[in-house]
Amino acid sequence: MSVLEEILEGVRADLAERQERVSLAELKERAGRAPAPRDVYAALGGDQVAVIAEVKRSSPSKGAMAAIADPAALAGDYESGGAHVISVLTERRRFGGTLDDLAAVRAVVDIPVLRKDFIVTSYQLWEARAYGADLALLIVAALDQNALVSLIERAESIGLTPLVEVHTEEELDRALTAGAKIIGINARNLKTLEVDRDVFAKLAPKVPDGVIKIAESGVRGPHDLLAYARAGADAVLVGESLVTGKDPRAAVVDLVTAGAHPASRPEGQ
Ligand SMILES: O=P(O)(O)OC[C@@H](O)[C@@H](O)c1c[nH]c2ccccc12
Repeated sequence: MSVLEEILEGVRADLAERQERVSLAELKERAGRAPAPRDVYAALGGDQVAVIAEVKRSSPSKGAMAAIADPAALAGDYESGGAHVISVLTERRRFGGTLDDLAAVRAVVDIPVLRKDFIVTSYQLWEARAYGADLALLIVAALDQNALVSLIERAESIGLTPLVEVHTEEELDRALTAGAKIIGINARNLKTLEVDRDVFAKLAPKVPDGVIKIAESGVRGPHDLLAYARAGADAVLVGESLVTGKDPRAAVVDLVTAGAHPASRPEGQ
């Protein structure tokens, strides 16, 4: 079994347990009371390279990274450092996240918030909206084409912007065929957990104009942001280097500063 399949098995078990506790009707009612969705395209579509800063406690590749007792405080630091979007991992078993983290972050920041999880059913989209998310991650490798198309449509119909994640050219073709307008190119292969930062530069030229391109994973600092920027990234998604550093807010400031004028930076700095 690949790592992704193992993760999905756990996700489905946790999901079945939540579905027993909370009815879809209850979730829809909570979604109706959630704050209106933020304008994601305004946050990601500017001239700068946008920074998506992630609340991430652990991962299958690195194990425990940071305790993050107060996810809202961390997200507040990211926002005050200039982050454009906050990503909140809500997967419990491997990443140590919860939906309560999402709600806590939503309550303190004004910028858009992404629910980062392994979404396989529309129930999870309703959860995302009910807990205040503006975006939801859809991982092409975890979905067959029919499910991908219907989850994109459902997300949009309930006010969530889908961020569609790919790692190969075939997955990119599937994402574009399904109508994705925001593509995340993950340097990490979720089946093996290997990171290959060159994947972004290989796939980005195949993404049509008008589709937002996000470089995900492996950003250690401004140097990596600038390399992704030169390869065409509209945004970078950063977790580990922020949560394991001494000063997450200062690390975000450095990334945002580099992303503000990426073209004026000489190669390699
Ligand atoms: O911690 P990193 O290397 O900066 O990566 C962040 C983000 O890209 C990564 O958490 C991620 C990308 N796609 C995912 C899908 C599921 C879980 C996690 C992820």
